Amino acid sequence: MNPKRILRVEQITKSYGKGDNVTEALKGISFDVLEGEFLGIMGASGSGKTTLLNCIATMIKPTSGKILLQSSDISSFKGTQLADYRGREIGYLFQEFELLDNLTARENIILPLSLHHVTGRQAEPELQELADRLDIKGVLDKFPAQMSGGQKQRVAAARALISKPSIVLADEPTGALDSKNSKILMDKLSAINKDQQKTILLVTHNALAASYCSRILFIQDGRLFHELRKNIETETPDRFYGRIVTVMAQLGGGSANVL
Ligand SMILES: Nc1ncnc2c1ncn2[C@@H]1O[C@H](COP(=O)(O)OP(=O)(O)OP(=O)(O)O)[C@@H](O)[C@H]1O
Repeated sequence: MNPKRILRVEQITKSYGKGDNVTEALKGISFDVLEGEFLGIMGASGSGKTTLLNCIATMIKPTSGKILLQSSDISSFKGTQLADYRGREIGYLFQEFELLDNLTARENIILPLSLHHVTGRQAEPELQELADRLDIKGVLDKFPAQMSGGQKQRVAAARALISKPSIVLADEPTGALDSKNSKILMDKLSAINKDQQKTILLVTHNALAASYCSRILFIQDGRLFHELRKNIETETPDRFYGRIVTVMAQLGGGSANVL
């Protein structure tokens, strides 16, 4: 059976500014996100990756085009429908963790649920399972200042996953981590993608992080430039990594971080 389509991005454009100061960040991008996919978005600095992710997250509105969840255009969502989309359909993982300093890891993780009137007690089984999977059981009662960067990002991952979103949007989640912690995070996200068929959309500069994806879209100057698909059955991670680095070299931009 063919996987279900979760999201359709249709001819999205986004311009910032006015008059002589217009920047066309996205110039007409279309693609589908399928259920269970680990989809990477790569491109040089300034190519439009974060703009694209933020349009999908409804943090900004596209100038034209549509983003369809099933058959509904998300830019038409208002009130409860918008809150439900943000709170239940998507989970967001940021580069800089964005944990609240005066809350413990446990409180940070369940914060999105409290906005939907789910109590800590109701969330406990899911919290324990995520803490186990992400290896953060030992830090649940610690504050962010008492945790390592790797632990903070895994707590942030638990927060993105606790509401069982249909799709996790991750914007450079390894950007503030060293290579050891990047690998730990990617191993765990990859296991969650495989075991739970969790759909993940990952924006990254990092070829090693991208090599965990099943498919990668490369963006250049606001347009789709290339697509790579991992051959899940026959391709070793090293070979996929090699193909990613080759496309990145063609993309240029000078900011490629291949570790
Ligand atoms: N709020 C804004 N106002 C004006 N221009 C913006 C704004 N946000 C982004 N841009 C511009 O839009 C373009 C795309 O930016 P975007 O942040 O989406 O790129 P990116 O690929 O995510 O870059 P990076 O990898 O450096 O994070 C860039 O030219 C950027 O300067």
